[in-house]
Amino acid sequence: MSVHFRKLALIGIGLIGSSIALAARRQGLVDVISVMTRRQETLEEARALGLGDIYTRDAAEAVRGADLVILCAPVGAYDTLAQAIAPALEPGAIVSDVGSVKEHVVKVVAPHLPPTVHFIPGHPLAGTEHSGPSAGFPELFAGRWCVLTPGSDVPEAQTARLAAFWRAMGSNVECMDAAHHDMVLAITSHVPHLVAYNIVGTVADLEAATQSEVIKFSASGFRDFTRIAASDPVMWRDVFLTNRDAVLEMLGRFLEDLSVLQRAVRNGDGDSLEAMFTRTRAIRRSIINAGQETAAADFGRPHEAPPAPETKIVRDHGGGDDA
Ligand SMILES: NC(=O)C1=CN([C@@H]2O[C@H](COP(=O)(O)OP(=O)(O)OC[C@H]3O[C@@H](n4cnc5c(N)ncnc54)[C@H](O)[C@@H]3O)[C@@H](O)[C@H]2O)C=CC1
Ligand SMILES: O=C(O)C(=O)Cc1ccc(O)cc1
Repeated sequence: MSVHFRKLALIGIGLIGSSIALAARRQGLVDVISVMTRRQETLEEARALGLGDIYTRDAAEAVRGADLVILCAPVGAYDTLAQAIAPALEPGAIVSDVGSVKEHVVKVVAPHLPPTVHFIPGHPLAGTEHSGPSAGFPELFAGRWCVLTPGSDVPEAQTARLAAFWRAMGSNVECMDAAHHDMVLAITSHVPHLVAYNIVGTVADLEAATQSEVIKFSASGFRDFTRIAASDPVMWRDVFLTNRDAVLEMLGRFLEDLSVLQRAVRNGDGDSLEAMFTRTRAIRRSIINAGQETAAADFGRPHEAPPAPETKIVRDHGGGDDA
C-alpha cells in the first residue's frame, strides 16, 4: 500500500521525532514537516539540522492543516500537549504518538480530542540511550517492530494508512490492546531498564576506591548495563510514573525468581544454576534468529583498536608501590 501525507506535525523533536523526520523525508512520505518543541534552543538545533519545513514553539500552530500528527515528547507532557493541539486539529487527521506506555496515553489524550480525528496510539520498539534532535537517524526503525493500539472506533482504513507509513520507514507493524502492550513492555523493556538503573546506582553508591575499579574492569559484565542506564532520565521517570501497575506486577515476579537464584548460590546448587543459564542462553538465540540482534560479540559494536595495554600487579598483602 503506497502512503502519502500532505503535512506531518511532529510534537517533540528528540531521538524519535528526528528519526521519523529523516525517515519520512528519505522515503518521500510527506510534503511538509512541521516541528514543535518547548525550548527555543532545541527548536534552533532542529532547524540547523534541517529536520523540518516549519518550526514553532506553538503546538496548535504546528498541527494546523496537518493530516498526520505524532506526539514525540516524554509521556508526562502529553496531557498538556493534547489540550493545546485539540482546537487546531484538522477534521479527518490521524493523531498518533510514540510513547513507551499506552494505557496512560489513551487516558490523558483521548478525552481532549475532537470526534472528527482518528486517534491511533503507537510505539516503535526501536531506540538508543541517546536523546535530542541530533541523536536521530533514518534507519532507526528498519527491521524493528512498531505496535499500534487503535481503539474500536477507529476505521480500519485509517489504521492501515498509519501502518503503511511505519512500514515505509522499515518497521514491522502489529496491532494490540493498550493494556496488553503495557504488560509485555513492562517485562521486555521497563523492568530491564529499572534493573540496569539499579545495578549502576549500586556502583554509584560504592566508596570511591571500589568504584574506580568497577569502572576500570567494567568489560566483565557491568559495562553492558551502563548503556541502558545512560538512557534519558525524564523519559524513563515518566514511564515508571505511568505504567506503575504492570511494572510492579513484573517486578514482583522478577524478585521471586531472583530469590530462587540467591538460594541456589547460597546452597551451592550448581545443577539449578546451570539449568537456568542454559534456558536463558536459548532465549538470546531466539532473539538473534528473529533478526532483533546480531550474534556478533560486544553487542555488534565495531571493534576499535584497544588502548595501549597497561600491566599492573596488585598485591593483596598490602603496602608498596604496585606500578
Ligand atoms: N528513547 C527511546 O529509545 C525511545 C523512546 N520512545 C518514546 O518516545 C518519546 C520521545 O522520546 P525520545 O525521542 O527518546 O526523547 P528525547 O529526550 O530525545 O526527545 C524528547 C523531545 O520532546 C520535546 N519535549 C520535551 N518536553 C516537552 C514538552 N513539555 N512539550 C513539548 N515538547 C517537549 C523536546 O523536543 C525533546 O527534544 C517518549 O515518549 C518515549 O517514551 C519510544 C521508543 C524508543
Ligand atoms: O536502547 C535500547 O536498548 C532500548 O531499549 C530502546 C528503547 C527504549 C524505549 C522504548 O520504549 C523502546 C526502545
